[in-house]
Amino acid sequence: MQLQKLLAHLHDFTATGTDNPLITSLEMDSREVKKGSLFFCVTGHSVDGHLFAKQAEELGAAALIAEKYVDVSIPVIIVKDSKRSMAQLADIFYNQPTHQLHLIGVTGTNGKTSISHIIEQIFQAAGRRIGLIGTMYSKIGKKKIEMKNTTPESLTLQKIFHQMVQEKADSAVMEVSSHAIDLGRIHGCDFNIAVFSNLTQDHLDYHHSMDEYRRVKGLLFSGLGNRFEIDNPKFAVLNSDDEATLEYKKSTSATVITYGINHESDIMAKNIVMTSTGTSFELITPVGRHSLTMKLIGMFSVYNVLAAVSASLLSSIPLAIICKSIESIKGIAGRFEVVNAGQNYTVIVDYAHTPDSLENVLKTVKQFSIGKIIVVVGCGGDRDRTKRPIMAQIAAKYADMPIFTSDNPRSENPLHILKDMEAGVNGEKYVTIIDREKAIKYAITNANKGDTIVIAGKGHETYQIIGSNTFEFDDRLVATQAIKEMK
Ligand SMILES: CC(=O)N[C@H]1[C@@H](OP(=O)(O)OP(=O)(O)OC[C@H]2O[C@@H](n3ccc(=O)[nH]c3=O)[C@H](O)[C@@H]2O)O[C@H](CO)[C@@H](O)[C@@H]1O[C@H](C)C(=O)N[C@@H](C)C(=O)N[C@H](CCC(=O)O)C(=O)O
Ligand SMILES: Nc1ncnc2c1ncn2[C@@H]1O[C@H](COP(=O)(O)OP(=O)(O)OP(=O)(O)O)[C@@H](O)[C@H]1O
Ligand SMILES: N[C@H](CCC[C@H](N)C(=O)O)C(=O)O
Ligand SMILES: [Mg+2]
Repeated sequence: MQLQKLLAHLHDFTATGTDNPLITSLEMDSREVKKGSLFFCVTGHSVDGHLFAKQAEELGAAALIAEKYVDVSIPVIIVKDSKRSMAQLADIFYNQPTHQLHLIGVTGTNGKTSISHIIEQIFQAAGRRIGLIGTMYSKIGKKKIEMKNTTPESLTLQKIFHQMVQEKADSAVMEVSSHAIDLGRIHGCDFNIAVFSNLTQDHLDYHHSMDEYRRVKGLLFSGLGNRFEIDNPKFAVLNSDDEATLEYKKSTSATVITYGINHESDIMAKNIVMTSTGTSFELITPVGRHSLTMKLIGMFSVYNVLAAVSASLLSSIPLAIICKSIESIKGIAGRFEVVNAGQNYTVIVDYAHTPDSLENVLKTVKQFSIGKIIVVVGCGGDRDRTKRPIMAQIAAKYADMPIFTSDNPRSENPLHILKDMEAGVNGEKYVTIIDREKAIKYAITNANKGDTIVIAGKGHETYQIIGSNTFEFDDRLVATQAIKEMK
């Protein structure tokens, strides 16, 4: 695409000339620049992308988008906000891919990955071609692409949507993090359905208050568009058992569909029976009822299923297919994932890394555990500090043996993180073992027949970030190895 054709879509800019080079790719990382790239100089959190303008030019960039003067001899387009322009131009460059996809966005503190995967499986069962973007990877057909962020920058996002369109996908489901909304990563996405899971404490390092966090998440719903287009209807799927729903309902002009267990909703679960191997309930929808038995465990899984059912019904998938598909789901990697190496106690690896998710998982375990409960848990570094004592308190409340350890300490001193956690314990006994592998081994060594060990926080992650180094680390493999060694 020629530069001037792209610029016709920008409203507020100054260009250093009228050159019209051919733009062959859009890049925001100078290390990715090739001949013909349009390079966006982005002011980052750790470094100013304008510093790489010269490098981009040397690598063959055809033009630059920048927020201030940069000393290069290729055309420079000065804009107020590079990231905003990047989202606008990515949408155009990739031929507005989200207009060609039935797009479902899932937001909320916990459950985004789970809900997205349930939706993906339902769509696949219905014969739809659906792409997925989220914490674990982005997926087009069977091809998985590793991701750095839960919701990537607009450039990556639009590129992936474009690939989905090329691969003949008709739909896409994506996790929408609050960071992504706040940082403009989803500008340009034409959502058909926005799903809300829940809002509880997390990310207060970034949003500073729950009010602000709630407001930002709400922008996904208020941003669904103000026009009532008959051929492009918009739906907000809201959890009526979560307080934030009242606010989101008011702020959206989309059609609201609610789901819930305790409050009257469009989609409901009644007569819920939970066991340690699965859950059954009566699913009530405007198009019929169905008795469902699934392998997913815990009340939180019922909520996730209700959210997925709502989005799927709105996407014209028949209820019978939805129910059959949910019943066939074996589980979601790293979410209440049972590690079985032939031991006579239960080991669960779960991605609970917030107070609410940890409490949900431990409450669920407490319902079924016949022996003692052992929890191995840590808190991530460079993340919300205020959740640390709360998570420790929850672990101490529900577990007979809480073991505090490191999660991903990142740039923080792991000992300081553990001190923050320990401050939340009110007299209960606990053990602190800084090395996660040793902590898991300690749990395994102390487990007896009928006990349950929950290893929380890292779920599907196959790494541990200590300082600026990323080491291979997988809770599931470490636990399996430890169990084998014990035998
Ligand atoms: C705070 C934050 O969101 N940071 C994101 C941001 O990084 P940054 O601002 O630090 O970027 P930077 O390193 O300062 O670089 C600035 C610019 O210079 C460029 N650069 C840099 C070096 C170079 O040699 N050449 C070059 O061109 C970079 O490509 C970039 O354009 O832009 C990066 C590129 O897109 C993101 O990967 C990165 O996410 C980091 C990894 C992160 O941890 N983000 C978290 C807070 C986050 O976004 N989390 C949410 C999930 C939350 C949830 O669980 O709900 C998410 O959606 O992932
Ligand atoms: N609906 C829910 N309500 C509360 N907790 C949940 C819910 N669904 C899942 N959880 C818990 O939260 C953990 C993370 O779930 P999931 O990965 O689906 O959330 P997420 O919103 O994608 O998280 P992230 O913000 O890291 O992307 C699970 O391992 C489980 O412990
Ligand atoms: N998306 C979440 C994941 C946290 C996972 C946990 N293992 C940690 O590193 O804190 C975050 O970036 O806050
Ligand atoms: Mg996720």
